[in-house]
Amino acid sequence: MTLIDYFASLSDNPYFGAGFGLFGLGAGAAVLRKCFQGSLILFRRHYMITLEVPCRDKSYQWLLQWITEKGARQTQHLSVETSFEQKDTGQIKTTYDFIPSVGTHFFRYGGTWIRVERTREQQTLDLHMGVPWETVTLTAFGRDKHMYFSILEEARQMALRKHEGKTIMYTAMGSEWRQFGHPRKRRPIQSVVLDTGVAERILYDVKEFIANPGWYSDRGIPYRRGYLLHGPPGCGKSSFITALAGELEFGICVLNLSERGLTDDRLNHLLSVAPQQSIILLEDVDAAFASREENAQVKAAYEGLNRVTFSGLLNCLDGVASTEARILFMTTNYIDRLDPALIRPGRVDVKEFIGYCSREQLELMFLRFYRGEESATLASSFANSVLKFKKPVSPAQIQGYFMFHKENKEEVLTNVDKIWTLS
Ligand SMILES: Nc1ncnc2c1ncn2[C@@H]1O[C@H](COP(=O)(O)OP(=O)(O)OP(=O)(O)O)[C@@H](O)[C@H]1O
Repeated sequence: MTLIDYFASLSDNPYFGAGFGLFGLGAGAAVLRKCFQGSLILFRRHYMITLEVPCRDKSYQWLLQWITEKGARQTQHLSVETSFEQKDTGQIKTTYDFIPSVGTHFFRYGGTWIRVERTREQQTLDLHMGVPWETVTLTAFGRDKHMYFSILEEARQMALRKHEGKTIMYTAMGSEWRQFGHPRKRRPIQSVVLDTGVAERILYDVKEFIANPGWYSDRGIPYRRGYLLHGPPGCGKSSFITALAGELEFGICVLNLSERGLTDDRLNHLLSVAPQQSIILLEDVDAAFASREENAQVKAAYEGLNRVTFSGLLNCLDGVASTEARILFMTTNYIDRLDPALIRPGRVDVKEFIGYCSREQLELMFLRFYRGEESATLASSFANSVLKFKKPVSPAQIQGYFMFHKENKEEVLTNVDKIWTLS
């Protein structure tokens, strides 16, 4: 505790006043005490700088972690935060992080002592999360607010480093996005084998979009881009989006449009507050509206259930909301069931069909799965044998079949007819 804090706490303390009373100073003491308190407040106002970070702020958790890591190592009051981490083997490891608990802590930063006060309101709840309202207040001598900028930036960088090589999934909770599960190990984009050129086209388009915000603002075009991946199940739509997010070092915000309680207003808000560097994913968009539009009765029933309306979704997609780059992906198995208004340019700028396996895909999947010198010739024989059946086959079916024969690649060529019976 610094000298000034010591005096400050004394001045807040009723016994301090009582002490004066004991020395017989009576009413004079009260006047003195007031003057002393007043000068301390003045001193604080002019020579101390305070930063208040409420729990709703994005920096809140980063800051607590940073304080633990960098500064308040000697602090005695800790609270635990349990998290899960995926190792390279895929195994999940549990880790325990200690963060400063409710109370007062001190640490030194760049030669300055900083007081950290973490407080929890007993009476106030964060209504969105249903948890007690908390605040962290940092107090330091001086007037240099740049010190706080660098602390916040260091805390952010440290949090980012922690998630290096990982993809964070977010889910909507109330009007906020919350991390869902543990950060997953990035899926390499080459591990999702799409037909020739498809992955490259999408990747090029997204990268170009991210690199050119100025192009959009110069022309007054909202800085957002919509993608629709459509095609049969098990062909890699979701896997590709996950791998793409990993490649771009983005997170993924998954929204289920059929969710009860997801109203037009909430959707609009969620789209505008999506975390920086994230892809918004609306999966199976056909399922949310197709049945609803079938007849007026069903439509009326759905609207009574507090769900997103079709016109609400269109407005949200058009909204000016975010100033950040907004990348939105939609997937569907049935593009013909989608209302043309939903997928018109401006709402969906790029449409890609992700279909059953082509010859190239069959060969490439074989080569990725079975390594070794003779694999090149076996890959082409495998593709020939599959195509002879003239039946559509999805990459998910091929993956399942390979898993079944993972130890013996020769057998893969003799049992090809089993591809369709295994799944
Ligand atoms: N093109 C692909 N390359 C590699 N693996 C794939 C590919 N397509 C699918 N898979 C594998 O099949 C499984 C299912 O794929 P995924 O969920 O991405 O398909 P989807 O097209 O999104 O299906 P749905 O339309 O049912 O959501 C995953 O385990 C994935 O690894």
